[in-house]
Amino acid sequence: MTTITRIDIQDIRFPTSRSLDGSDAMNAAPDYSAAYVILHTDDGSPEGHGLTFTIGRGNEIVVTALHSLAPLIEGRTLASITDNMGTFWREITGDSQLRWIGPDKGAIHLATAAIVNAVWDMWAKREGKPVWKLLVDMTPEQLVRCLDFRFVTDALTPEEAICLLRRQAPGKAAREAEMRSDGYPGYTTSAGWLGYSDEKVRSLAREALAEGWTHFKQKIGGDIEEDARRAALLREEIGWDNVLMMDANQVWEVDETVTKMRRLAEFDPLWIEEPTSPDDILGHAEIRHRVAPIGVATGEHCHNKVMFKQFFQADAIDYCQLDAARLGGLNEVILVTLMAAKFGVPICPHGGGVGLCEYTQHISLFDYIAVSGSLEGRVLEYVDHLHEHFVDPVVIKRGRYQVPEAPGYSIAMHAESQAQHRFPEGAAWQEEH
Ligand SMILES: C[C@H](O)[C@@H](O)[C@@H](O)[C@H](O)C(=O)O
Ligand SMILES: [Mg+2]
Repeated sequence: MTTITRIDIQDIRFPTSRSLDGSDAMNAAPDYSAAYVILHTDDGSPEGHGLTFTIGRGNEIVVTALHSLAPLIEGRTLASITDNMGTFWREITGDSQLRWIGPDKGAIHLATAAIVNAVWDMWAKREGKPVWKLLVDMTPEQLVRCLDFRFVTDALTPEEAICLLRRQAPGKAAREAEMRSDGYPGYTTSAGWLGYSDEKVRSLAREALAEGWTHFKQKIGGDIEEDARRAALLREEIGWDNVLMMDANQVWEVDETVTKMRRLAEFDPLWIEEPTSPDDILGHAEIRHRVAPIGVATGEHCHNKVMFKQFFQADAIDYCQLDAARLGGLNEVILVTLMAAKFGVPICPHGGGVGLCEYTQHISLFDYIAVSGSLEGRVLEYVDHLHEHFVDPVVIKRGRYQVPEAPGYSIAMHAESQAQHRFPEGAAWQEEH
């Protein structure tokens, strides 16, 4: 029987602020970072890898939280977890002294995600399947057993979840084959970071167009006329048949959003993402009502299933951008995916970070094959950074994610990359010190 003997916890950071990759109106100079864990076993069976994403300073706080969570996982057998994943999730989020500094939010929840995802990685490797396949091969009853419905049964009960999953069962094999041949549709954010010069935006947009991308996201939220000028520039490059999205990264007030999006409406954006505080559910509902037909998207800072429940109940969003490591790992992600399907909101998971695209491809495939059965309104974010550090990086062809086939959650980083980027001692950081 496999026992998890030890958790290895690392502070890994990439100096992306040097080139302003990932920059936006709220986050001027992020260093893409990972609080990274490896679960070791006693019997030579595969390790489990997991990470949670931060943007630099602050990673050390999540690392400390991981050390506090370690006793909840060390010494447990894999079977004691996988036999009842729902109970495991309740336990790892339920230690009362640690729960006090959440609950289910902030550094402790980010840390939870790294561990929970590492367990899924280990489980999938043990089964010899990529995580998406492990999920789609489960019966509805097995899947529901992985979930903790506490605080959301007014929106979705386990019985309803089973019905939703059963409804999609007949088309599963066909959709799986379709994904293997066509891939999953994506969009690129990489041309539109706020800190990039006009020339860089133009040349990256041209490159992306040549690679087959049809959906492009632009960072906005600075001076509004600057935003408009950049939107015009992007439209010049991508034309009007391709799709443009806009992301303000939380910088506006509710009324201000309405005024500003009226100014930017001439560029025909599909959505305005994170216009205001990520916690302002009713504010998003108000914005949605007033900026239609421009859609409202949010989720990368939505930290738990209860908040997503309320976004759905309040008809506050058109696109659910759940985050694989902001929510408390895959169990909570699955639950939000099911709620989104029930409320008819497409999921477009958040990818702007290190390793997030590696995770989210599994989630969107699972959603399409087993949960929603639909690609309508669904497009998966892609950022073209740091994939070379992963053992099984995402593969994109003509703007579509190719189905990952390697066992696990695709999140293991090369040992060499880990060593080089360990903060502060790794080689990548030496010139800074
Ligand atoms: C700081 C980060 O790069 C964000 O700008 C990024 O996650 C972004 O909001 C996105 O939607 O990808
Ligand atoms: Mg965003």
